[in-house]
Amino acid sequence: MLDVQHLTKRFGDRTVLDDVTFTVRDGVLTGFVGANGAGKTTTMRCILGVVRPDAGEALLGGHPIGISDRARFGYMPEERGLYPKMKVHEQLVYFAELHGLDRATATRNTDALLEELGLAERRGDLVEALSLGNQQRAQIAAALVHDPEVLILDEPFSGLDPIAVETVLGVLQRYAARGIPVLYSSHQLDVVERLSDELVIISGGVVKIAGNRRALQEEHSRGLHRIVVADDAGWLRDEPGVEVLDFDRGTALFRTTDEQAAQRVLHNALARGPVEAFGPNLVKLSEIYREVI
Ligand SMILES: Nc1ncnc2c1ncn2[C@@H]1O[C@H](COP(=O)(O)OP(=O)(O)OP(=O)(O)O)[C@@H](O)[C@H]1O
Repeated sequence: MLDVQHLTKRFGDRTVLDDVTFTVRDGVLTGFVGANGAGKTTTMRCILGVVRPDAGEALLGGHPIGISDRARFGYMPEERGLYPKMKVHEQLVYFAELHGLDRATATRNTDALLEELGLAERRGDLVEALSLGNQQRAQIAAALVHDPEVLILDEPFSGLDPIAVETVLGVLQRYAARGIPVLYSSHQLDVVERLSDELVIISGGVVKIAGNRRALQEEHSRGLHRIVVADDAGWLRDEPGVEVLDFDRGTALFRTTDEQAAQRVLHNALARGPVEAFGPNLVKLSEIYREVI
């Protein structure tokens, strides 16, 4: 488990991290979300020891993180760090060996990752000859090739097409399933919504929300329902105890804190004709995000 505790960082007289605290649990992909300049990269650099915080610390398994711990981290930095003039396979084996793996294990890990990430046919290419998306995949492979015990990934999905997002997503889920903490930053809220059980939203260096995504969505969705009827649902506006939030002919989004009122809506809808869908509606992460930042 990775515990980020009370990190504060100032550059000059600007506070860019203010008491940043959250937990990345073992086996869980935790999405780190925030606008440009919110403080995601600085937080990650503090965890990695690349930037020294003015206050606070990161703990691994309850202990301060030392140099030997950091050697077991997999880190994908914002400034991508592959050698452009080195071949993909050679480079990954080299990185794995730098982390102490023997040649056979380094080669085995490299082969498996290139296969998983769809780069096997590019193994002999120079990094600079790869498309940007493939360079990104190779960068992800570089963060994983030494079997890290913690993963910190700065924008691993940026610049990837939808198929590549799925591929990388599968690989990261498999790594998390080994029981390691995985923290990744992303601007793509739809990806975070699909991928992450846990998330942290940061704005202006302050953590606005940290916790379970589903619980968060449920909490923000209280009383939100969606109904789809064959005919026009305009009558819903006159239902007592119901606030219609969005309405498009037969489809309506409404809020009510009274479950009986919701059941009355269903009853009345059925009396008018077929009901195609009815039930509680979870707010999207993007709506929560807009609300809290
Ligand atoms: N070395 C530095 N010196 C001065 N200011 C810095 C330094 N590093 C980061 N900052 C500032 O700290 C703030 C947070 O930056 P950071 O890169 O952590 O944000 P971010 O959330 O990762 O943004 P992005 O999504 O754009 O990568 C920004 O205002 C940035 O300009």
